[in-house]
Amino acid sequence: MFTYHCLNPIAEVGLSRFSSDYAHIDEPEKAEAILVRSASLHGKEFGEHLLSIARAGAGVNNIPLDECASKGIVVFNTPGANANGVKELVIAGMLLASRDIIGGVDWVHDHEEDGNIAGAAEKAKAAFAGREIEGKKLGVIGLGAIGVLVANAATHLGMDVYGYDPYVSVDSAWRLSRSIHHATTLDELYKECDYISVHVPALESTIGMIDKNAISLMKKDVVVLNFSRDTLVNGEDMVDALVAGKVKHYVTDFPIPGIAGVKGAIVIPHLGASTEESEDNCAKMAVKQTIDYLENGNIKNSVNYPDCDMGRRGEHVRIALLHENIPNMLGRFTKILGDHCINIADLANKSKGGYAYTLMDVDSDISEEVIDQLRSVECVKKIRVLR
Ligand SMILES: NC(=O)c1ccc[n+]([C@@H]2O[C@H](COP(=O)([O-])OP(=O)(O)OC[C@H]3O[C@@H](n4cnc5c(N)ncnc54)[C@H](O)[C@@H]3O)[C@@H](O)[C@H]2O)c1
Ligand SMILES: O=C(O)CC[C@@H](O)C(=O)O
Repeated sequence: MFTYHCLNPIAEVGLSRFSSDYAHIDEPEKAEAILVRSASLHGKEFGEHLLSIARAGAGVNNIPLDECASKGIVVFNTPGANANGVKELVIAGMLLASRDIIGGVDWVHDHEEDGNIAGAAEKAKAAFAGREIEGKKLGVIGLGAIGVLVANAATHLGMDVYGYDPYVSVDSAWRLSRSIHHATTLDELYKECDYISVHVPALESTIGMIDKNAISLMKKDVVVLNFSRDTLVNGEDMVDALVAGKVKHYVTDFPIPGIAGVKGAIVIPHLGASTEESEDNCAKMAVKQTIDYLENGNIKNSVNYPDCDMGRRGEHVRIALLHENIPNMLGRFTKILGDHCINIADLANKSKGGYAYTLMDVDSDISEEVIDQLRSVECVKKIRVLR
């Protein structure tokens, strides 16, 4: 029996994949698996039984990844599972920033009792006129799951699209429309584009990237869209740029104090992934990865340990070791098993940054003494024996 706890509501279509071998428990500190969306885990205590945290979503800045890795807790996310939901809201954001749909709808709401509302609307509507996005230049920063979809969709709407991503994956490059211009510097993208949409994770290197210096390079009346994380944009600098009329609209999915009331700000309450489809996709992927890790020791889409897949466990006893990525770990593990005449039937050893993972299928069961010896190898973070 495995135990899990959900720190945020997770779609039932995902949770229903847990068999009767799994029990939902109310105490996170006793769970072996945690499922989470945006709840912050920084500064929280982790229970001694915790094996994995699955983020039903893309951004993992709410989870202390290094601390988890050092405690042998594998953190997963669900790449691409909510990308279409975000893409659609970004397109909506561009349209809201181009046509004064919000102002117009508010006007109608305010005049709903007016018996002559149709005639009054014809006189009032000039105040809500806008511009079209066709033919305008869009700069997309970050060409991952979301950025590629936004860039491609914008080309279909007739926009001239510039993409910037020095770390673009081969998969993303294959999916990107050939008509998208490759911006080799951010400065080029800032200077050229009428709309700029940011789709990068919140990292030390990206936090605050849209600041007064970046904004100073942008065109007057630029529209900046941020559906990634609040911290990517310097809030004070953006407010100054809106007040000064340099930025026409700042469309963001992240309310921060003092921005919603500023003229030109269009602030949405983090709705990018709030669609039935995205929530279902994320929940299904998060639960599937959790089950495969708990039952088979396989790791897929981890952000702090390497991916590693030896298939279903079958008849063998499987030993799973999370450890630091340093020389001779494998040599030490295999020596311990050899000294106890335990034959290794299959083995995988993968690394990612400072951490590594070793999976071994062995032909006979192993004793507590052998488990203790493996556990006490220096730099082993966690050992599991799957029988
Ligand atoms: N609003 C929402 O509800 C919502 C939903 C999903 C994701 N997000 C946010 O959007 C971000 C992107 O999501 P995704 O699914 O596209 O992630 P992704 O990992 O598929 O793509 C991120 C891309 O950013 C690129 N990148 C990293 N650093 C960069 C830099 N300095 N300059 C340019 N590119 C850089 C990477 O190479 C990668 O291609 C997430 O990290 C998350 O913070 C928000
Ligand atoms: O779970 C959500 O609603 C938001 C998720 C989103 O911010 C993400 O990074 O995937």
